[in-house]
Amino acid sequence: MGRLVVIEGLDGAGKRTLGDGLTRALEHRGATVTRLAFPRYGENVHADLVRDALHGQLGDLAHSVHGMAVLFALDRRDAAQRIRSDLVRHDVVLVDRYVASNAAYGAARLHQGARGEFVSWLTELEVERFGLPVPDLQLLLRVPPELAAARAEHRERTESDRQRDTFEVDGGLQRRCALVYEELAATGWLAPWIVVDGAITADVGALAGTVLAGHAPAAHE
Ligand SMILES: Nc1ncnc2c1ncn2[C@@H]1O[C@H](COP(=O)(O)OP(=O)(O)OP(=O)(O)O)[C@@H](O)[C@H]1O
Ligand SMILES: Cc1cn([C@H]2C[C@H](O)[C@@H](COP(=O)(O)O)O2)c(=O)[nH]c1=O
Repeated sequence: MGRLVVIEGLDGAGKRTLGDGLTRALEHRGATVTRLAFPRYGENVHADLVRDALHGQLGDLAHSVHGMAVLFALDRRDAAQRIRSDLVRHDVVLVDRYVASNAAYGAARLHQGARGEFVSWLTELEVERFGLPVPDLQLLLRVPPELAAARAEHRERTESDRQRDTFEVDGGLQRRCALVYEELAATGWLAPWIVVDGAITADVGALAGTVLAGHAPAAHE
């Protein structure tokens, strides 16, 4: 059975870039890796509704924290069976954003912490009600919000079709979200976490070793 490994962090933190490097390092060690990124824009109707809402095209829907969280969760629910099959066929299923993104952004939007009502509600929805596979490991790519924002702005300027959405341009939300992520990792919410310093180039070789070792690390390493 493969390992479900999740990369989490702020918008522009460098999750996709870390995912690319980690995939190469895992494959270099002989592991088979398959990747998935949420929301699955262009692949799932709920994800496409999320994109429309985040770009102001669905009226007041984006104002509803719980409504948005349900759309993100439904996209994942539709992918649950595929993830289970992928886990049978691959050593590592590497996912860019998963349930913790919903927890961190929703709680931050409501000015709550990781132990607040929203995170409990979300855990009940996605894990207990929707039965999503629980990750084996969650990697928090820690980047100061200002650096993540600068990277997201740079990407907006250099890549077409990468206009920042309403969450990405909200600096206060990103700062609160960074704090909730820290709490989720420190409390080992849902599964073990490793905090990766995203301000420097990550040692993906060492990280690949940890991912494949299969032991549950301490909440912070
Ligand atoms: N370690 C790094 N050092 C410098 N620049 C980086 C680093 N990692 C990523 N970047 C750059 O920052 C920008 C954002 O990176 P990336 O797309 O990987 O972030 P992301 O976390 O996946 O973003 P999002 O969640 O918004 O899709 C890109 O232009 C990328 O080249
Ligand atoms: C999967 C997921 C994402 N979010 C947030 C995080 C981002 O600000 C946006 C869109 O994601 P992208 O990586 O910029 O494409 O949505 C969330 O709140 N809940 C989720 O489950």
